[in-house]
Amino acid sequence: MASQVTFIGAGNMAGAIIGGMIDSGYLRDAITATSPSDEMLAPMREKYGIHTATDNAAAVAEADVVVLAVKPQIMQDVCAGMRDAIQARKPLIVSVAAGLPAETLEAWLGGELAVVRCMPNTPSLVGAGAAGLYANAKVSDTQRDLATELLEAAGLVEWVDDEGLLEAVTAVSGSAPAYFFLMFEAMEEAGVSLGLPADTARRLAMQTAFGAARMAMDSDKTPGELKRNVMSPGGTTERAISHLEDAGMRRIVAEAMDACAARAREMADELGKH
Ligand SMILES: NC(=O)C1=CN([C@@H]2O[C@H](COP(=O)(O)OP(=O)(O)OC[C@H]3O[C@@H](n4cnc5c(N)ncnc54)[C@H](OP(=O)(O)O)[C@@H]3O)[C@@H](O)[C@H]2O)C=CC1
Ligand SMILES: O=C(O)[C@@H]1CCC=N1
Repeated sequence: MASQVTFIGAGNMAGAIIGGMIDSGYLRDAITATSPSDEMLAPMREKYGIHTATDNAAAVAEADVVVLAVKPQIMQDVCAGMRDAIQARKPLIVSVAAGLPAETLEAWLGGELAVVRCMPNTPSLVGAGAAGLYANAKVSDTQRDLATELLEAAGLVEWVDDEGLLEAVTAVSGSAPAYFFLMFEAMEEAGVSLGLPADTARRLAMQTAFGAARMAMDSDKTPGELKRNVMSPGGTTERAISHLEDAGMRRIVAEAMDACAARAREMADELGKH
Protein backbone atom coordinates (compact mmCIF):
# COMPACT_ATOMS: atom_id res chain seq x y z
CA MET A 1 0.00 0.00 0.00
CA ALA A 2 1.32 3.48 -0.86
CA SER A 3 2.39 5.70 2.05
CA GLN A 4 0.00 8.59 2.72
CA VAL A 5 1.79 11.86 1.88
CA THR A 6 0.44 15.27 2.96
CA PHE A 7 1.95 18.47 1.51
CA ILE A 8 1.60 21.54 3.74
CA GLY A 9 1.54 24.32 1.13
CA ALA A 10 0.44 23.92 -2.47
CA GLY A 11 2.80 26.33 -4.28
CA ASN A 12 5.66 25.90 -6.76
CA MET A 13 7.75 23.36 -4.88
CA ALA A 14 4.81 21.24 -3.70
CA GLY A 15 3.37 21.30 -7.22
CA ALA A 16 6.70 20.24 -8.73
CA ILE A 17 7.11 17.25 -6.42
CA ILE A 18 3.44 16.22 -6.69
CA GLY A 19 3.61 16.46 -10.51
CA GLY A 20 6.69 14.23 -10.51
CA MET A 21 5.07 11.70 -8.16
CA ILE A 22 1.98 11.44 -10.37
CA ASP A 23 4.11 11.09 -13.53
CA SER A 24 6.06 8.28 -11.90
CA GLY A 25 2.83 6.43 -11.04
CA TYR A 26 2.34 7.32 -7.35
CA LEU A 27 -1.21 6.60 -6.18
CA ARG A 28 -3.19 9.89 -6.45
CA ASP A 29 -5.49 8.76 -3.66
CA ALA A 30 -2.49 8.71 -1.25
CA ILE A 31 -1.58 12.39 -1.83
CA THR A 32 -3.11 15.41 -0.05
CA ALA A 33 -2.12 19.08 -0.40
CA THR A 34 -3.17 21.92 1.89
CA SER A 35 -3.42 25.70 1.54
CA PRO A 36 -5.32 28.37 3.50
CA SER A 37 -7.66 29.05 0.57
CA ASP A 38 -9.29 26.82 -2.00
CA GLU A 39 -8.04 29.13 -4.78
CA MET A 40 -4.64 27.35 -4.91
CA LEU A 41 -6.18 23.94 -4.29
CA ALA A 42 -8.82 23.79 -7.04
CA PRO A 43 -6.18 23.66 -9.84
CA MET A 44 -4.30 20.93 -7.89
CA ARG A 45 -7.44 18.82 -7.70
CA GLU A 46 -8.24 19.37 -11.36
CA LYS A 47 -4.71 18.81 -12.68
CA TYR A 48 -3.59 15.93 -10.45
CA GLY A 49 -6.77 14.39 -9.00
CA ILE A 50 -5.33 14.45 -5.47
CA HIS A 51 -7.05 15.22 -2.16
CA THR A 52 -6.94 18.79 -0.86
CA ALA A 53 -7.70 20.42 2.48
CA THR A 54 -7.61 23.83 4.15
CA ASP A 55 -7.14 22.41 7.69
CA ASN A 56 -3.48 21.39 8.20
CA ALA A 57 -4.05 19.53 11.48
CA ALA A 58 -6.84 17.40 10.01
CA ALA A 59 -4.77 16.74 6.87
CA VAL A 60 -1.81 15.27 8.79
CA ALA A 61 -3.93 13.05 11.07
CA GLU A 62 -3.44 9.97 8.85
CA ALA A 63 -0.22 10.93 7.05
CA ASP A 64 2.89 8.71 6.94
CA VAL A 65 4.91 11.60 5.45
CA VAL A 66 4.33 15.34 5.91
CA VAL A 67 6.13 17.57 3.39
CA LEU A 68 6.60 21.12 4.72
CA ALA A 69 6.44 23.37 1.63
CA VAL A 70 5.51 26.82 2.96
CA LYS A 71 7.79 29.87 3.10
CA PRO A 72 10.37 29.74 5.92
CA GLN A 73 9.07 32.98 7.49
CA ILE A 74 5.64 31.47 8.31
CA MET A 75 6.87 27.97 9.17
CA GLN A 76 6.87 28.42 12.97
CA ASP A 77 3.17 29.41 13.03
CA VAL A 78 2.24 26.66 10.60
CA CYS A 79 4.07 24.08 12.79
CA ALA A 80 2.37 25.36 15.95
CA GLY A 81 -1.03 24.85 14.33
CA MET A 82 -0.47 21.14 13.70
CA ARG A 83 1.88 20.24 16.54
CA ASP A 84 -0.64 18.11 18.50
CA ALA A 85 -1.77 16.24 15.39
CA ILE A 86 1.86 15.55 14.40
CA GLN A 87 2.73 14.30 17.90
CA ALA A 88 -0.30 11.98 17.86
CA ARG A 89 0.84 10.41 14.57
CA LYS A 90 4.69 10.96 14.44
CA PRO A 91 4.97 10.88 10.62
CA LEU A 92 8.23 11.37 8.71
CA ILE A 93 8.74 15.14 8.27
CA VAL A 94 10.29 16.28 4.97
CA SER A 95 11.06 19.99 4.76
CA VAL A 96 11.96 21.82 1.55
CA ALA A 97 12.23 25.19 3.34
CA ALA A 98 15.49 27.05 2.80
CA GLY A 99 17.54 27.80 5.90
CA LEU A 100 15.50 26.06 8.60
CA PRO A 101 17.57 23.49 10.56
CA ALA A 102 16.08 20.02 11.17
CA GLU A 103 16.45 20.50 14.93
CA THR A 104 14.41 23.72 14.84
CA LEU A 105 11.61 22.12 12.82
CA GLU A 106 11.58 19.13 15.17
CA ALA A 107 11.33 21.46 18.20
CA TRP A 108 8.55 23.55 16.60
CA LEU A 109 6.59 20.33 16.00
CA GLY A 110 7.00 19.10 19.58
CA GLY A 111 10.19 17.01 19.41
CA GLU A 112 11.19 13.35 18.88
CA LEU A 113 10.51 13.27 15.14
CA ALA A 114 12.25 11.82 12.09
CA VAL A 115 13.13 14.83 9.91
CA VAL A 116 14.56 14.95 6.38
CA ARG A 117 15.74 18.37 5.21
CA CYS A 118 15.84 18.96 1.49
CA MET A 119 17.33 21.73 -0.66
CA PRO A 120 15.63 21.43 -4.07
CA ASN A 121 15.72 23.78 -7.07
CA THR A 122 13.16 25.19 -9.51
CA PRO A 123 13.96 22.88 -12.47
CA SER A 124 12.01 20.36 -10.33
CA LEU A 125 9.03 22.00 -12.06
CA VAL A 126 10.06 20.29 -15.33
CA GLY A 127 11.23 17.04 -13.70
CA ALA A 128 14.89 18.07 -14.01
CA GLY A 129 15.53 19.18 -10.43
CA ALA A 130 18.62 18.57 -8.36
CA ALA A 131 18.11 18.18 -4.61
CA GLY A 132 20.41 17.68 -1.62
CA LEU A 133 18.90 15.72 1.30
CA TYR A 134 19.93 15.34 4.95
CA ALA A 135 18.34 12.97 7.50
CA ASN A 136 18.41 13.39 11.28
CA ALA A 137 19.32 10.37 13.42
CA LYS A 138 15.67 9.34 13.92
CA VAL A 139 15.06 8.66 10.21
CA SER A 140 14.87 4.90 9.49
CA ASP A 141 16.29 3.26 6.34
CA THR A 142 12.73 2.72 5.08
CA GLN A 143 11.89 6.41 5.60
CA ARG A 144 15.11 7.39 3.84
CA ASP A 145 14.14 5.25 0.84
CA LEU A 146 10.68 6.81 0.84
CA ALA A 147 12.12 10.36 0.88
CA THR A 148 14.42 9.39 -2.01
CA GLU A 149 11.44 8.02 -3.98
CA LEU A 150 9.38 11.20 -3.45
CA LEU A 151 12.18 13.61 -4.39
CA GLU A 152 13.55 11.51 -7.28
CA ALA A 153 10.17 11.98 -8.92
CA ALA A 154 11.27 15.62 -9.47
CA GLY A 155 14.89 14.90 -10.51
CA LEU A 156 18.31 14.01 -9.09
CA VAL A 157 18.73 13.27 -5.36
CA GLU A 158 22.05 13.44 -3.48
CA TRP A 159 22.25 12.69 0.26
CA VAL A 160 24.69 14.54 2.52
CA ASP A 161 25.65 13.24 5.96
CA ASP A 162 26.38 16.64 7.52
CA GLU A 163 23.50 19.16 7.64
CA GLY A 164 25.93 22.05 7.18
CA LEU A 165 26.67 20.72 3.68
CA LEU A 166 23.18 21.80 2.60
CA GLU A 167 24.69 25.31 2.47
CA ALA A 168 27.12 24.06 -0.17
CA VAL A 169 24.21 22.34 -1.97
CA THR A 170 22.39 25.69 -1.99
CA ALA A 171 25.42 27.25 -3.71
CA VAL A 172 25.91 24.39 -6.20
CA SER A 173 22.28 23.65 -7.14
CA GLY A 174 19.58 25.39 -5.00
CA SER A 175 20.40 28.91 -6.18
CA ALA A 176 22.35 27.86 -9.26
CA PRO A 177 19.57 27.88 -11.87
CA ALA A 178 19.75 31.67 -11.51
CA TYR A 179 23.50 31.69 -12.38
CA PHE A 180 22.72 29.94 -15.68
CA PHE A 181 19.78 32.27 -16.40
CA LEU A 182 22.18 35.22 -15.88
CA MET A 183 24.56 33.59 -18.37
CA PHE A 184 21.68 33.28 -20.88
CA GLU A 185 20.90 36.99 -20.44
CA ALA A 186 24.54 37.94 -20.95
CA MET A 187 24.92 35.69 -24.01
CA GLU A 188 21.72 37.04 -25.56
CA GLU A 189 22.88 40.65 -25.03
CA ALA A 190 26.29 39.87 -26.53
CA GLY A 191 24.67 38.02 -29.45
CA VAL A 192 22.50 41.08 -30.15
CA SER A 193 25.62 43.30 -30.06
CA LEU A 194 27.12 40.98 -32.67
CA GLY A 195 24.06 41.52 -34.89
CA LEU A 196 21.71 38.58 -34.16
CA PRO A 197 18.00 39.07 -33.47
CA ALA A 198 17.38 38.69 -29.68
CA ASP A 199 15.11 35.64 -29.97
CA THR A 200 17.59 33.87 -32.26
CA ALA A 201 20.47 34.55 -29.84
CA ARG A 202 18.33 33.37 -26.91
CA ARG A 203 17.28 30.12 -28.60
CA LEU A 204 20.85 29.34 -29.70
CA ALA A 205 22.27 30.03 -26.23
CA MET A 206 19.66 27.91 -24.43
CA GLN A 207 19.93 24.97 -26.84
CA THR A 208 23.72 25.10 -26.47
CA ALA A 209 23.47 24.99 -22.68
CA PHE A 210 21.01 22.10 -22.87
CA GLY A 211 23.27 20.24 -25.34
CA ALA A 212 26.40 20.87 -23.27
CA ALA A 213 24.73 19.63 -20.07
CA ARG A 214 23.32 16.54 -21.77
CA MET A 215 26.63 15.76 -23.44
CA ALA A 216 28.57 16.14 -20.18
CA MET A 217 26.06 13.93 -18.34
CA ASP A 218 26.21 11.17 -21.00
CA SER A 219 30.00 11.27 -21.50
CA ASP A 220 32.84 9.42 -19.75
CA LYS A 221 35.03 12.49 -20.36
CA THR A 222 35.49 15.23 -17.75
CA PRO A 223 34.11 18.73 -18.45
CA GLY A 224 37.73 19.83 -18.90
CA GLU A 225 38.30 17.24 -21.65
CA LEU A 226 35.02 18.13 -23.37
CA LYS A 227 36.05 21.81 -23.22
CA ARG A 228 39.43 21.05 -24.81
CA ASN A 229 37.66 19.08 -27.58
CA VAL A 230 35.89 22.28 -28.64
CA MET A 231 39.12 24.32 -28.55
CA SER A 232 40.90 23.96 -31.88
CA PRO A 233 44.54 25.18 -31.50
CA GLY A 234 44.74 28.82 -32.53
CA GLY A 235 40.96 28.86 -33.09
CA THR A 236 37.98 30.86 -31.92
CA THR A 237 37.12 28.96 -28.72
CA GLU A 238 40.69 29.13 -27.42
CA ARG A 239 40.49 32.92 -27.76
CA ALA A 240 37.15 33.08 -25.90
CA ILE A 241 38.25 30.71 -23.10
CA SER A 242 41.55 32.59 -22.64
CA HIS A 243 39.56 35.76 -22.22
CA LEU A 244 37.24 34.18 -19.59
CA GLU A 245 40.19 32.68 -17.68
CA ASP A 246 42.24 35.91 -17.79
CA ALA A 247 39.21 37.91 -16.63
CA GLY A 248 38.96 35.69 -13.52
CA MET A 249 35.87 33.62 -14.36
CA ARG A 250 36.80 30.82 -11.90
CA ARG A 251 37.48 33.28 -9.09
CA ILE A 252 34.19 35.11 -9.74
CA VAL A 253 32.23 31.83 -9.66
CA ALA A 254 33.99 30.75 -6.43
CA GLU A 255 33.32 34.12 -4.77
CA ALA A 256 29.64 34.09 -5.78
CA MET A 257 29.19 30.57 -4.42
CA ASP A 258 30.98 31.49 -1.17
CA ALA A 259 28.59 34.46 -0.79
CA CYS A 260 25.61 32.18 -1.44
CA ALA A 261 26.68 29.62 1.18
CA ALA A 262 27.43 32.42 3.68
CA ARG A 263 23.90 33.82 3.21
CA ALA A 264 22.45 30.30 3.73
CA ARG A 265 24.36 30.15 7.05
CA GLU A 266 23.08 33.61 8.04
CA MET A 267 19.49 32.56 7.22
CA ALA A 268 19.87 29.43 9.34
CA ASP A 269 21.03 31.66 12.24
CA GLU A 270 18.19 34.18 11.72
CA LEU A 271 15.37 31.67 11.19
CA GLY A 272 16.61 28.80 13.30
CA LYS A 273 16.35 30.43 16.72
CA HIS A 274 13.83 28.62 18.87
N1 LIG B 1 11.55 28.63 -5.14
C1 LIG B 1 12.77 28.11 -5.02
O1 LIG B 1 13.69 28.25 -5.85
C2 LIG B 1 13.06 27.25 -3.84
C3 LIG B 1 12.18 27.20 -2.77
N2 LIG B 1 12.50 26.45 -1.69
C4 LIG B 1 11.61 26.41 -0.52
O2 LIG B 1 10.33 25.87 -0.86
C5 LIG B 1 9.36 26.40 0.03
C6 LIG B 1 8.11 26.77 -0.75
O3 LIG B 1 8.51 27.72 -1.72
P1 LIG B 1 7.62 27.95 -3.02
O4 LIG B 1 6.88 26.69 -3.37
O5 LIG B 1 8.51 28.60 -4.00
O6 LIG B 1 6.57 29.01 -2.41
P2 LIG B 1 5.08 29.31 -2.85
O7 LIG B 1 4.73 30.65 -2.32
O8 LIG B 1 4.87 29.02 -4.30
O9 LIG B 1 4.23 28.21 -2.03
C7 LIG B 1 3.95 28.31 -0.67
C8 LIG B 1 2.50 27.83 -0.48
O10 LIG B 1 2.19 27.80 0.91
C9 LIG B 1 0.86 28.21 1.06
N3 LIG B 1 0.56 28.57 2.43
C10 LIG B 1 0.66 29.78 3.06
N4 LIG B 1 0.25 29.69 4.35
C11 LIG B 1 -0.09 28.39 4.54
C12 LIG B 1 -0.60 27.66 5.64
N5 LIG B 1 -0.83 28.25 6.83
N6 LIG B 1 -0.87 26.33 5.48
C13 LIG B 1 -0.65 25.72 4.32
N7 LIG B 1 -0.18 26.37 3.22
C14 LIG B 1 0.10 27.67 3.34
C15 LIG B 1 0.74 29.37 0.11
O11 LIG B 1 -0.59 29.69 -0.14
P3 LIG B 1 -0.99 31.25 -0.48
O12 LIG B 1 -0.31 31.55 -1.78
O13 LIG B 1 -2.47 31.20 -0.56
O14 LIG B 1 -0.46 32.08 0.67
C16 LIG B 1 1.47 28.77 -1.11
O15 LIG B 1 0.59 27.99 -1.88
C17 LIG B 1 10.00 27.57 0.76
O16 LIG B 1 10.22 27.24 2.11
C18 LIG B 1 11.32 27.79 0.05
O17 LIG B 1 12.36 28.14 0.94
C19 LIG B 1 13.64 25.69 -1.64
C20 LIG B 1 14.52 25.69 -2.69
C21 LIG B 1 14.30 26.45 -3.89
O1 LIG C 1 17.15 32.40 -2.96
C1 LIG C 1 16.71 31.71 -2.03
O2 LIG C 1 16.86 32.09 -0.85
C2 LIG C 1 16.02 30.37 -2.30
C3 LIG C 1 16.79 29.24 -1.72
C4 LIG C 1 17.40 28.53 -2.87
C5 LIG C 1 16.77 29.12 -4.03
N1 LIG C 1 16.00 30.10 -3.71
